[in-house]
Amino acid sequence: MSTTVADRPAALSVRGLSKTFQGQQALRQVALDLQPGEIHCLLGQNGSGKSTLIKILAGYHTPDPGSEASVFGTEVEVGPHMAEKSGLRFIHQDLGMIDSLSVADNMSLGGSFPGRFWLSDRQHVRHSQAILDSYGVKVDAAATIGELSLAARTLVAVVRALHFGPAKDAILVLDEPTAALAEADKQLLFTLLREVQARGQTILYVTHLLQEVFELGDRVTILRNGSVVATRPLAGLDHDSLIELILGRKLEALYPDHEESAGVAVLQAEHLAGGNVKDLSLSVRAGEIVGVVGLMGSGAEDVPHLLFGSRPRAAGVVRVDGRDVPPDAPAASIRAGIAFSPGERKRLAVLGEWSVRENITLPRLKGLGRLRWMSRRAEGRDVAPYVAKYGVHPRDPEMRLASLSGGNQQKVVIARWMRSGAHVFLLEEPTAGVDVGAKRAIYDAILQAAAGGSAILLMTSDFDEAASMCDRVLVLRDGVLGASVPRAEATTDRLLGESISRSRSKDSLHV
Ligand SMILES: Nc1ncnc2c1ncn2[C@@H]1O[C@H](COP(=O)(O)OP(=O)(O)OP(=O)(O)O)[C@@H](O)[C@H]1O
Repeated sequence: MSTTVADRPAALSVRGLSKTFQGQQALRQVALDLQPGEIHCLLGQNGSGKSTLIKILAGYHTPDPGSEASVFGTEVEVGPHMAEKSGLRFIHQDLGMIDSLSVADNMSLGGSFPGRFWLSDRQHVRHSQAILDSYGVKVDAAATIGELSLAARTLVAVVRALHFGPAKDAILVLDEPTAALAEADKQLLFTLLREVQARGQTILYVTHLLQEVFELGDRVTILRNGSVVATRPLAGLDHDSLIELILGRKLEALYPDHEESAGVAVLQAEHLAGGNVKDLSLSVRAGEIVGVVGLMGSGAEDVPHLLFGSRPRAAGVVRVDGRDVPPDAPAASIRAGIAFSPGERKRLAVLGEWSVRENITLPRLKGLGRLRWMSRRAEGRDVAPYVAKYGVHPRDPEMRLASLSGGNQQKVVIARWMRSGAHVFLLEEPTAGVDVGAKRAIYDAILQAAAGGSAILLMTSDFDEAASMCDRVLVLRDGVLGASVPRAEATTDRLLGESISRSRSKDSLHV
């Protein structure tokens, strides 16, 4: 453990924090202490209240009356101005950057550098560059944000957050910052966060990824159903005890055992090109789970979209059951039996204003109820087992989807496609933002679909997931197939090694 200073008052201390949404209690009497200079991880199942807590700290939600807070021993009011007064800085998942502006301009967006009232463009770039350099971030301050890799943008966002405003005792709050980062890029962020910590600043880090918690964290606070169940140093915890604290029960194994039982080729692609993919041929057999991994920019992220038709196909043929699937036509892909669960849940996968029930029944509307007329009751009956199986919380299928936590929305998307009757599944980051308990339910569902003869393509940036779940993992490098790693040889290290061997993508070299 690094710089935790026990005799200083907490950098931030909140007590008695509760929040009720329309009669539903999201937080109950929560207490959180952040010691100066520590990396404090906030963990909990989907819907346990992490985002609600962060949003209260940010002043976005008003808590129920009765809460108290202090910053380095001085009382502050929990409310819209608390973040500003306590030096809290937030890195949200969308990073809040403007793509068309330069790094330097983005760094000064929304505020000026402390002590600098006016700078010429050149000085401004030079000054921003000096700040980035001082953190060891090798990004060109004159470059346009849109040209940078996501990893580089994340690093800029961190440095920017710390350089806003005067507070020298800043507290950085990161909400699942690695959700869309490739494995190797995560290490760049961790190096920066350790640098931030070495400067004595405090970090609150929200994640579902336990490896990250052990790699980075000093202490952890765990929420369950809106209450704090433990705040502990990580030094005294192991993986299993942490899972038990999160779930309130033991989890036998995260990844289920499975036998390989692949049949005939169901999904085939030949000389596929589009996005970052230059030339890729692949085949997924009935009952097979094929992984697709690669660094950002390798093309891995384009594969499910090209197969489904949600990104333009520049060349190549896609076949399902031997029949051609036309390019750029998602509706035709669905008719051919393909289900696609995209990673960009908010933008592509969910209808926030619709109910859970409507979101699940969306792709298979016909044939429910007599005369193909859908009664709401019949639909509700049909959906209930899916809500239960994937542990969607709250259980009420009539809830508006947008009011569910992020991970619970993801469970709804998976439930939708598992129910849809498709026999080819393209799953992009299916467990991103999903807690350990629900992950296992999703893995079980994937195996069940495979055992039922479906062909499954699993694109993931979680190499451990790829190594544990797939019969074969395709590693993309620079738009082509770099390696095809059979299950028996697939380990996280091997997949990472294959991803970065020979060439790293130009973009990632930026940092
Ligand atoms: N605006 C809202 N209206 C109604 N209920 C809400 C709202 N925001 C959150 N909730 C409810 O509060 C509870 C806590 O949700 P929250 O988003 O804080 O969970 P979380 O721990 O961040 O989950 P995840 O890991 O899935 O992001 C959930 O039951 C959720 O449905």
